[in-house]
Amino acid sequence: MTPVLQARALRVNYGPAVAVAGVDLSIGSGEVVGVVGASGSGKTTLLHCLSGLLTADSGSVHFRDRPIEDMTERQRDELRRSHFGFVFQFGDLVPELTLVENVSLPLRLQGVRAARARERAAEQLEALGIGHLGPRTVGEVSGGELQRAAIARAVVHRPDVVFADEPTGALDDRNSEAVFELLLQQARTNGAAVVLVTHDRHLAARTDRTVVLANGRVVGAGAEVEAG
Ligand SMILES: Nc1ncnc2c1ncn2[C@@H]1O[C@H](COP(=O)(O)OP(=O)(O)OP(=O)(O)O)[C@@H](O)[C@H]1O
Repeated sequence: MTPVLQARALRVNYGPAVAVAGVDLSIGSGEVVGVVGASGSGKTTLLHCLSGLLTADSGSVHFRDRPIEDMTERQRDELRRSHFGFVFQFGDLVPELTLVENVSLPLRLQGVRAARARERAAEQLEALGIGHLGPRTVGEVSGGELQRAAIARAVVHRPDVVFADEPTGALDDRNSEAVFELLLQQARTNGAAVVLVTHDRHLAARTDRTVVLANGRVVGAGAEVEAG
């Protein structure tokens, strides 16, 4: 099966510092991959390369059979909009908008009409147990509710890959667990692959596969994480 994402010999330098030092990584359709490693090991930089937010200094990233680095900025924007979803640590929703408006955005950017986009956004919020919060703005909900809305926004347009960077990092253990479960459930329902950057080894251990980074290199996978 063709992987949905494939990185080969990826390398990113920041001046003399090497953030990603030659990473090969293949992610299958619908596969949930945890990326763990110490602070500064290159997790976020790797995620940015895989999602086309950052172009590596060398190496390549293919989305299906298309090399991302050969795309124009416009094609990369289009790729992110149509095929990728993003969840960040603090949700990163637009503060002035309501939750339903925020979740409508990816659909609106794809040209879905406003009324239909709102309807689908409302259904997606409902699926995450926060349908009743649709009319509230970002400042009027709790951290856990905000992360649920962020997941709704990341999956509402049925992306092929959801990139999640510490999506539960700002939550307490119980909320963190619940939000993580929802992310997995939504991704699995939609057949999306997930690339999850996390410090939380318990969460990472529940992904299909874990990749351990140290100093910008892949140094292990799977069982070593649980043992570590
Ligand atoms: N914009 C930048 N300019 C210079 N150096 C950077 C920049 N972004 C990251 N780095 C460096 O690259 C290395 C990898 O950073 P990265 O953020 O990818 O690590 P991380 O594993 O995600 O860390 P954390 O868990 O603390 O978020 C670090 O040494 C960091 O200091």
